[in-house]
Amino acid sequence: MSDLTRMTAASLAAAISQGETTAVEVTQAHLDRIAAVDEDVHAFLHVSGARALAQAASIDQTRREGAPAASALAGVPLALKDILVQEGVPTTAGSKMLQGWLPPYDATVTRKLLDAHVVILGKTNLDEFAMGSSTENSAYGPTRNPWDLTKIPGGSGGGSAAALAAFEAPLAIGTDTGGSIRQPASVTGTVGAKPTYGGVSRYGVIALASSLDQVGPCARNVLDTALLHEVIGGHDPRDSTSINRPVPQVVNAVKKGQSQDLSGMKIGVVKQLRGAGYQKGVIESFDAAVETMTKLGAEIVEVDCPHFQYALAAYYLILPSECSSNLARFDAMRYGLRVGDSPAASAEEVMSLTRGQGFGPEVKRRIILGAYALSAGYYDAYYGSAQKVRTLIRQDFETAYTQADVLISPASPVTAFAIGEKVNDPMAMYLNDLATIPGSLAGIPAMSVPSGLASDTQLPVGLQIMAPALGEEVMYQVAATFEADYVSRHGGVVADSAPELETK
Ligand SMILES: NC(=O)C[C@H](N)C(=O)O
Repeated sequence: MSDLTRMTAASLAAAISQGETTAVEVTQAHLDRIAAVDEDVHAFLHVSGARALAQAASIDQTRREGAPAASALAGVPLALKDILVQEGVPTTAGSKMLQGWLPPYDATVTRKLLDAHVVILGKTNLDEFAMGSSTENSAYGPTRNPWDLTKIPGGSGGGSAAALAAFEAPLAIGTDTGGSIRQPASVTGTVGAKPTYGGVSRYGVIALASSLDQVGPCARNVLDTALLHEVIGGHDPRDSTSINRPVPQVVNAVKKGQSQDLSGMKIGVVKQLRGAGYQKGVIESFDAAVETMTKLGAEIVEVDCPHFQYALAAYYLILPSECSSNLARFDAMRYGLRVGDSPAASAEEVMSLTRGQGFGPEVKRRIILGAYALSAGYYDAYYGSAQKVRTLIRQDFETAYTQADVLISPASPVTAFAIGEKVNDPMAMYLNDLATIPGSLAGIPAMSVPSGLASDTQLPVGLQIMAPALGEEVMYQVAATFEADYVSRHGGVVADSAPELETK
């Protein structure tokens, strides 16, 4: 068997079901890889070695007994972002606040993965409570980009993206509020999809901003992402925002896309997502992607979305408002950290000491901003106005989709930047989500698929593909077509050309 950590999830599942390898062998190979490289990459906050091997052994046993595979990904390992709970496995959300906490239940997505016999290797690093674009806001230290260990892997889901790019796992789960799946995918040369808002259950996901948060699949290629999408998608009675409709048939859509034909498809280039603030190498790669789409038969149209320029401002009122409310539950009374507890201390003192020490600076910044935006007398001016802008952005998308089947833009305005470069400049950090936030505010599905390496930095660039709400199938079809063309020219996906890491 070739190196198991270099194989796709689909080919691993096939090899396991045909008896060419076992879930235990595959899991062990990935645990070995983690042991060899994760000291440098630091994608994982917790590796569940024994648990993963026990799960793999029971999957192999089921297969030996002749039972059909539980899913198209049975026996394949996965890295789980440490903001989804798994019963009995430490879950921190990248915060000191939850250090040592063992959740008493599984998130619905965790449960679906386990039921599908996907092997959960461990929990991946993230910016604290998913606030950030570089994973440097983690209370447990940054993750490093496998393409260049001096660079950030994006955020907040930098751990999941880096685990894929470092061949520590073929599949990963992310969450995306303003870009946390797409931007890390973009800067690590991997694939990440944010489903339509409500497409995947959020039960058991630690909430950041409830009107925006969405769980999604990540992998090194489009087919693996689609296979994972179908495993985790679907209605959940435990999440009242989840959509009660069949899971989109994204695997079939990928198969359609492999024909490398986009004739009849109209692809919209968003005028506002391609100008100032975008790195030269990113724009070049994007323009080449547009040419590729034309070559593949698509008709390119330029679409105008005038309100996108206000998206970042609206997001940074809506998100802090919602997170100041959601994070009120970390009050030292229920779970996690508790500082200054003594018979003489009042509940308010314990609460304030705990929140003062438990939250990092970015989390505090957003809670303060949100509490202010929601306060009496300011609510209409700030939160209310932001909600109105949100409606205008949604209307821009609606108009654009009367002219095009999908919209495209760069997923991230820049390639991976140096660790430390933007930590003291929150505005510079927020600008990383310039291209991803409009889709988040509108609740539409959007994904990042690698478009190659930037000519100026030789680092990965991601192409964002956005579809109308519930339009995952056309989104995946276009992504698969684009990827198939890349593979036909380069002999593999972008992640395959990541540099070798030094192993311990
Ligand atoms: N959570 C996210 O989607 C990340 C985004 N960069 C933020 O800081 O809000």
